[in-house]
Amino acid sequence: MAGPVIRAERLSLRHGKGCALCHAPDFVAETNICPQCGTVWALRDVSFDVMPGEVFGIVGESGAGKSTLIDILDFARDPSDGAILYAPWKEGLVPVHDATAQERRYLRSFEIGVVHQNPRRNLMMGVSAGGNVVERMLAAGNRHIGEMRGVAGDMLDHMELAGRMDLKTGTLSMGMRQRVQIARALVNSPKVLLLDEPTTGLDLSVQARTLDLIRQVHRRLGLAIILVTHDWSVLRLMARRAIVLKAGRVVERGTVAQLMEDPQAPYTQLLVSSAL
Ligand SMILES: Nc1ncnc2c1ncn2[C@@H]1O[C@H](COP(=O)(O)OP(=O)(O)OP(=O)(O)O)[C@@H](O)[C@H]1O
Repeated sequence: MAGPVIRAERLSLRHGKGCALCHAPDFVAETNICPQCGTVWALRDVSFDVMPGEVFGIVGESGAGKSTLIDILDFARDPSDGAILYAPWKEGLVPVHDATAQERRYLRSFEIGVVHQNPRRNLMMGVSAGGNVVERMLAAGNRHIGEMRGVAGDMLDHMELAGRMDLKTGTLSMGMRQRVQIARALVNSPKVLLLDEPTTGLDLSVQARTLDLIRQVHRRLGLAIILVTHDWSVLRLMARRAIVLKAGRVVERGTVAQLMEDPQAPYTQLLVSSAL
């Protein structure tokens, strides 16, 4: 079997310098805040592999570090320690911190697409749905307007947004905005899609339809998806393997079936039982 498409290797991100106590390798705390120096460890020693074509889940409650992790995977911020290694970029797994600014731009434009919980992070509300999709193609160096409009139209059709191409994004419903984000994220055929709570806050029927569209995309394109969620029903529907994050640390990892049916860590047991 081919090797991983992404590897997160002992990723940590701290807000603050830390001190001798919290830098110690065996430091454990109930929260992500060092009791001595007040440094917040948004992530601590997080490691995982994502295989090509797999949907990999990251589950945790608010504040667990999920968005921080997505921002690191999307190169919006660098980890304090540890490394992200990507395979699509060159032969084999290569640490991203070795990449030049130009290579990072390439990775962000072509290899990785991201869908944020808040569409405003990715979309310009005063610009049309099609314009938001075309803008990503422009950023990737495409200059043929007619061709880009055609591709954007096809992407929006796939996302059940036919006829909405020229409407301002700000006039669309939340569910539609999420689908514009997905079209935008996919338009340059990335090998990895990062989904940060893509259906949180949507009505249940809209949520189900959006997840269904993501599943269709996954089947059609076979790309790897990293799905961040706090919702076990979404996780069960979409992902095969997952990690459970608590206060920035991985407390358990396994198949979603095992995590839900036979959770080992007390924290996972609590999360699963409260979701039932
Ligand atoms: N600038 C900052 N300074 C100090 N602590 C921060 C800062 N930014 C984030 N944090 C803390 O880092 C931790 C992880 O934040 P993060 O936003 O990644 O969590 P999350 O799991 O995505 O939660 P949510 O779903 O609520 O956004 C939280 O405890 C948060 O309070």
